[in-house]
Amino acid sequence: MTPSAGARFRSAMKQKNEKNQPLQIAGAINAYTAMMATQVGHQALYLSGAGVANASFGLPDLGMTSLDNVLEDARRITDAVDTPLLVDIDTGFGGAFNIAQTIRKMEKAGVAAVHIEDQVAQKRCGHRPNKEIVSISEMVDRLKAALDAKVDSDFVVMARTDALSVEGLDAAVERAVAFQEAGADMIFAEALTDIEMYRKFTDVLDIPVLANMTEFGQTDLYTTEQLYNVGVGMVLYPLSAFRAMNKAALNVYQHLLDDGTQDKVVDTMQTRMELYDFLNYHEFEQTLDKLFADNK
Ligand SMILES: C[C@](O)(C(=O)O)[C@H](CC(=O)O)C(=O)O
Ligand SMILES: [Mg+2]
Repeated sequence: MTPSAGARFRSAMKQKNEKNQPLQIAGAINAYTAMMATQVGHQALYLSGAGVANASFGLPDLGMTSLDNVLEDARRITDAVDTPLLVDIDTGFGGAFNIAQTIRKMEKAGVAAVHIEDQVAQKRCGHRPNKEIVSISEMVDRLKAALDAKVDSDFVVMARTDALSVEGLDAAVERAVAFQEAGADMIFAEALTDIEMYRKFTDVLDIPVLANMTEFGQTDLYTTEQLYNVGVGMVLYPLSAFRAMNKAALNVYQHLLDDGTQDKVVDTMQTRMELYDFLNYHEFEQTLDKLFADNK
């Protein structure tokens, strides 16, 4: 039997951590980028909540997307690759029963792991000001609902705390400990402003800690080595490729208008052959040729 998505995620992490490296989790906003990330060797992928909102709906990351919106994008990725996928479920998409449903549907969609956060339902990006958080007990209730809904015990429920900017470091660490006690499989310590802060979490926790290396936010961009040295088990790059794709696309759009030709930007493009290689296009074509050879 092939191991479950959750089991594959856990085993990727174990293998990396045994080599004294945190597991890198690369953001992929769609099926094709998930294929590219996988084929260059990434062992874990991420579907960003901000990515779904921004890329699929043209919306800001303010809790406006639904479970079904995120599920659809997640399913497209898990259909295209076997690489274990961590999905951002924001605050879980509702109360206890909704959270349970979120977990069941994510599991059925072949997702390996989710992270659920302690912001109020009217959430914001973790790196923006004026966040509000729910009480520890309300977040523990969210976690209990999520954990209880797991079918595969290897499915990962990661608890994210956004508490640092609201209540300070000690309170954020206290929350992480409470979430571990409630049974969370892993902790996402969001928007830390100093690398030593990770150590405060990893020193007191037994479960793995994730560091979010999102660009242009509250956290400096530390290397995997720096993060491993403060005990971090996973490093997330939620929107790195997306941001680069956007800048490249904008440059093309601008040049089309300015120059009346794409001449100056063709060499910034992935070629047809490169695209087809990642898609395994030629094998599909050969299948087609074989299938319909008799008709010729
Ligand atoms: C990780 C995150 O939750 C996401 O949705 O990708 C965002 C990333 C970002 O906005 O840079 C967050 O950190 O809140
Ligand atoms: Mg998010």
